[in-house]
Amino acid sequence: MTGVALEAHAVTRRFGAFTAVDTVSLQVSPGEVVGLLGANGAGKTTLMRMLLGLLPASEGRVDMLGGPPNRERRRRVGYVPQNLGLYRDMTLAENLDFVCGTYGTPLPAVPAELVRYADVLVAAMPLGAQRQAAFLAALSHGPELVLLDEPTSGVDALARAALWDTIRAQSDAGVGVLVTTHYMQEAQQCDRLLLMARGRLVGQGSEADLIGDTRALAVRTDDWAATFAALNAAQVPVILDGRAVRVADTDADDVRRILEQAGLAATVTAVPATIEERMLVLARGADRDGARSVS
Ligand SMILES: Nc1ncnc2c1ncn2[C@@H]1O[C@H](COP(=O)(O)OP(=O)(O)OP(=O)(O)O)[C@@H](O)[C@H]1O
Repeated sequence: MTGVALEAHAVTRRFGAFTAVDTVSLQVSPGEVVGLLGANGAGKTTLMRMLLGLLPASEGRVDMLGGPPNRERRRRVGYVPQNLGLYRDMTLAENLDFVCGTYGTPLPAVPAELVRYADVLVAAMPLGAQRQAAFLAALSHGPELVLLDEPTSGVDALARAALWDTIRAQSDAGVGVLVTTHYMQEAQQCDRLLLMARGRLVGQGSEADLIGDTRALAVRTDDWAATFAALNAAQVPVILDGRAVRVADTDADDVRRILEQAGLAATVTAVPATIEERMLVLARGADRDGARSVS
């Protein structure tokens, strides 16, 4: 298809006085993989459900495959929800039968890695295989648009790479893909990124666009736990990556002073910032701006 596959115009969703999604506009074009990044609770799932028409928007409008999202248009969409959307008390083969029966499409070829699970209850399959099965079911009817809600959550690196191969194959075939994740490393797999914090879209573009001139510091220390605690207590945007302590968007002298006052020895070095650090800076900005204030 040509044009825009999915478009949201200033969509907002309130639950009572709480604003879960706040005036978000976005577009997904055919053949494009758009990553929707955000911490837990940022509003990604709520937004995705509104985009699909599964949850009414409080305000704003969605165009999906050329019109408002309805049952007819949803038939042309592949959706993998966070809970995978498979019947856990049915086997893989039964799930595929059911989905293909519903869409009136032929059964898909089951990839070699999944064949052994054909007669296994979904609940008894390993999580990586469950996720792969959910992809197979969601893509079996040849959708024009695919929405994936944290599709690689909880799977190992190998299974994650295989799932991303499947996502890329879809976009190569001209399908527009919107994928949510809170794994910042997955940002590199996307053509374009949208960053959400506290219900708002706080940035968009390529990974390099988003990182922009954000600065970061690597803090080398023998006592990573105390170092992290001291910086966190000083309300510095600090990240613990394994045992590596990193700080975003802060002056090196300020970090040195905080650690000196806490009696901690450390070396502080400027390093290129990561998307996760940029995300942290933007999320703190959204906090300061009072996003999600009661309407
Ligand atoms: N039905 C509901 N009623 C009230 N609050 C809700 C409802 N659904 C979601 N929320 C709230 O809206 C906010 C956004 O939730 P949402 O699930 O969209 O976030 P998310 O970014 O998808 O997070 P996660 O990565 O944990 O799935 C959260 O604070 C959540 O508690």
